Amino acid sequence: MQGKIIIFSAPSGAGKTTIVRHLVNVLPELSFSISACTRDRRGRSEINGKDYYFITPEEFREKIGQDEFVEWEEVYEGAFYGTLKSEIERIWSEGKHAILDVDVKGGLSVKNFYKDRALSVFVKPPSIEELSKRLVARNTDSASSISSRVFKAKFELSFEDQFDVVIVNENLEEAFAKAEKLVRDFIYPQEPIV
Ligand SMILES: Nc1ncnc2c1ncn2[C@@H]1O[C@H](COP(=O)(O)OP(=O)(O)OP(=O)(O)O)[C@@H](O)[C@H]1O
Ligand SMILES: Nc1nc2c(ncn2[C@@H]2O[C@H](COP(=O)(O)O)[C@@H](O)[C@H]2O)c(=O)[nH]1
Repeated sequence: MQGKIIIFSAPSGAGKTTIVRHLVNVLPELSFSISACTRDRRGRSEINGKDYYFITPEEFREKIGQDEFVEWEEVYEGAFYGTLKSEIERIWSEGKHAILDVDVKGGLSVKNFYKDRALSVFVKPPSIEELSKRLVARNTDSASSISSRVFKAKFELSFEDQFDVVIVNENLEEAFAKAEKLVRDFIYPQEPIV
């Protein structure tokens, strides 16, 4: 089996993590690609080696120097995130396809790196107002962090055309169904009937 990559990118709050978690639960062929990141762990709700590999900025710089990343970004001021080549290799060596939850620039870089072996999906919120409401309701970020995420979202929305597919996440059940179909069609392509 040739391992593939499924990339989910979106402005913060659009719902990509919710969709990716659902896909990992319903499709055992998929394995979540755990990114390296330099931000602090959110209390007990996050586990090192499950949600992220939490590393220091020095360790992150060392990995950049040793060319260990497919891509990396300073997603928010002072917070670095990166997709590790070793993580993708680990998933493929286990006979699974890698599913990624990365920011918009990172998603485009991963697609460019793996080309046809990758499917890039842009998750779009129904509106900026709804995105903002979701971030407030999620209750994980400060007011200033929410306003910088919403500000950045307006810019990120201009990249949707560069992705293979766009899913508008208005009704969550519909978004789950569309995402499931897209992923199944990508990992099990139909042979053309001759
Ligand atoms: N269709 C939806 N309708 C209403 N709420 C939703 C919908 N989809 C996701 N949510 C909620 O919106 C919030 C943001 O979703 P999620 O954390 O998945 O976003 P995200 O794009 O991964 O954000 P980040 O990049 O910050 O991790 C969560 O509280 C989630 O439960
Ligand atoms: N470019 C990358 N972006 C990544 C990666 N891993 C996660 N992310 C994105 O960062 C933000 C913030 O996440 P949070 O957990 O701090 O709320 C989110 O948009 C993720 O998609 C990565 O390896 N590269």
